[in-house]
Amino acid sequence: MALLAGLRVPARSLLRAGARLRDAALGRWERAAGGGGDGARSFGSQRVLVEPDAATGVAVMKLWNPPVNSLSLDLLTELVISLEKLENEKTFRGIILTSDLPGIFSAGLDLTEMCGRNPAHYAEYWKALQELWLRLYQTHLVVIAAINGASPAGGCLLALSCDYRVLADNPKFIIGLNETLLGIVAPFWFKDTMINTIGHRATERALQLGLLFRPAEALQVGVVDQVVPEGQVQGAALSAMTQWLAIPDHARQLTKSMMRKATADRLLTQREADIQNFVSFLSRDSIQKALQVYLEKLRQKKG
Ligand SMILES: CCCC/C=C\CC(=O)SCCNC(=O)CCNC(=O)[C@H](O)C(C)(C)COP(=O)(O)OP(=O)(O)OC[C@H]1O[C@@H](n2cnc3c(N)ncnc32)[C@H](O)[C@@H]1OP(=O)(O)O
Repeated sequence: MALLAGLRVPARSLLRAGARLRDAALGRWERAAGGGGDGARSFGSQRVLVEPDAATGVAVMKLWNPPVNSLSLDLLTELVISLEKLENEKTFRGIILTSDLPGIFSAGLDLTEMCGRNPAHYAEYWKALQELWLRLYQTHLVVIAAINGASPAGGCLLALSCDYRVLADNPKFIIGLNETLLGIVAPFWFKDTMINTIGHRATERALQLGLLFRPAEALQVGVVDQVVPEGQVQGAALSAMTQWLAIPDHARQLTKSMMRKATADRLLTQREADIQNFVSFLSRDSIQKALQVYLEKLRQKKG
């Protein structure tokens, strides 16, 4: 709780009010001055700020969906649009994906999109998530995750879909695919993405136990490539980017495609079935109950 003019106001309400004010002030991130170097203007949408630097060919993409950057339908859609825009600009070769919210990279899928809605909504939501993953996983751009906060479940998937991961060293910044803890199952393409990063055995253990790794463990198991002191994440990500961009684009891009195509194709060939699976799984009473109990626990946590 925070004290405001003698009233006891929950700190989170203040954060939200501040967030709304900032949103209004920035007018959907259209800043006249622009944040990028070399005269490039910041662009983006309400929930995704893109700071392009035309001189280096690197854009910093910041997630901003308070309170926890959950992957709502809107955020997923805005991310796909921003990514597509950068892919279509010849100037850009790399993206640093990070969060504009203190202490949170992304809380993963938005549980409110998965609870108490109708099957058509679940289908639309899942399709949007597939779309983002397919684009991020296969983009010809170098994408480096500067993970400056907690990154469970879908947040971890986002990071795993990048080419390289730098995590800030704070024990609260946990990362992993913890779906089983919620009584749900990580889809095969989440599992495949993790296997491609840390191998089969480590993934099996992580997925069955729903492990959320602290920075040192995440580094040890290979979920992240580098752990750096808080405050140095973006700098470290930019340094890593220099190394990745020193490689001729065509060779690196063909290699990336060669490494990732089979995994992406596996989803592409059964996209519709995957949506139907998700919808029928989510429509079960037992799953709805489990998700509601989990969401309720999250809401009561602060009480
Ligand atoms: C077949 C199905 C396949 C599904 C595949 C993927 C699964 C997912 O991605 S499901 C999402 C899994 N995510 C999680 O388990 C993370 C849950 N959240 C947390 O652990 C914490 O919120 C977190 C560590 C991210 C941040 O902690 P705090 O800073 O302490 O914040 P609070 O916990 O107090 O949360 C604030 C506020 O946000 C709401 N919240 C949190 N996570 C989500 C979410 N994923 N979706 C929607 N809303 C979320 C939380 O309920 C609080 O709300 P209010 O009480 O209304 O303020």
